[in-house]
Amino acid sequence: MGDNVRNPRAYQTRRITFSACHRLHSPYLTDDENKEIFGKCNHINGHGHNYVVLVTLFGEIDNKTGMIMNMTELKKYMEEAIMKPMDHKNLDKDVEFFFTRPSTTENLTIFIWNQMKAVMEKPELLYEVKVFETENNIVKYRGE
Ligand SMILES: Nc1nc2c(c(=O)[nH]1)N=C([C@H](O)[C@H](O)COP(=O)(O)OP(=O)(O)OP(=O)(O)O)CN2
Ligand SMILES: [Zn+2]
Repeated sequence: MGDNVRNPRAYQTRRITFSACHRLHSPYLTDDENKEIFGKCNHINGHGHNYVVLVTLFGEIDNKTGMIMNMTELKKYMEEAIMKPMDHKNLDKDVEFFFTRPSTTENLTIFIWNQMKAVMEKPELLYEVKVFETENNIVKYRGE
């Protein structure tokens, strides 16, 4: 293919899992409001999840390597951006981002998005972050 012809583009996804505990509690609500809104998830001693994270890139398939990004490279970025700050941690006490906002899955996707953008050499390739808090509770974020 010539230099001016765009290569086919595709979506590339890598999955990782990490374990963490948290408590749903908003500093912007009273204790009673927190209890009312978050129910059992507001329990003072918290609870844990085995989070599953899917990070998806969207970009051109390089015609020489046949890859958008080497999965090994993506794995390194995800370890740095996701595992290092959150695996086996208390999200509310160990991760500064959650000192000022509740550790909902929605906010988790935004944190992961920001972290990935900060470590990737080509951040423009990041397309979607999808987090499974449980098998049934799933949030995805595309930087909108
Ligand atoms: N919009 C959101 N709502 C809730 C979130 C969230 O992140 N975003 N998170 C929670 C809790 O963290 C909680 O741990 C969820 O637990 P649970 O409701 O028990 O989830 P399950 O899907 O495993 O349980 P079911 O048996 O399917 O009810 C709450 N809300
Ligand atoms: Zn929870």
